[in-house]
Amino acid sequence: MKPTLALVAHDAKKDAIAAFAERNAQKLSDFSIVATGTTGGRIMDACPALDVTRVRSGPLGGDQQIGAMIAEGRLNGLIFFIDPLTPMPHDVDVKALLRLAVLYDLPTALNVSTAEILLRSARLAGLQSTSKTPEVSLIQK
Ligand SMILES: O=C(CO)COP(=O)(O)O
Repeated sequence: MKPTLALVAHDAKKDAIAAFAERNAQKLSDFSIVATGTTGGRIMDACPALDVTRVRSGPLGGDQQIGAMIAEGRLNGLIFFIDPLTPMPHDVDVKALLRLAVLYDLPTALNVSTAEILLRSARLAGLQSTSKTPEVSLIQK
């Protein structure tokens, strides 16, 4: 089974993630990709051969769906091109998604240069274990 990588981008970063996907289409074909609605549409347009599953658009719950996948141990990595200059109606969802990525020690990239590094890491390719279960005391509460 292929490792699963989530791709998400805010509107100001959609061109950047489409270009990232096009540039790395070969490498991305090693992954099952899950993406928020609009981001996924842009990636599918840019790279029709990729295996992309779309969840809801971010502001309509997509960030939370990706967060749930992290909590369930179903993601191997997250690439999320955030827009640091624009207020978002779903800011709390963005924050919750990033919180879970940190909590579960999920390999995560928030900008293009880190995403390029992450995509080439042995850890992301599933050669080493990925996200860690958080402290037992956290789970039992
Ligand atoms: O808003 C997003 C992430 O917070 C992304 O959602 P879309 O890919 O649907 O635009």
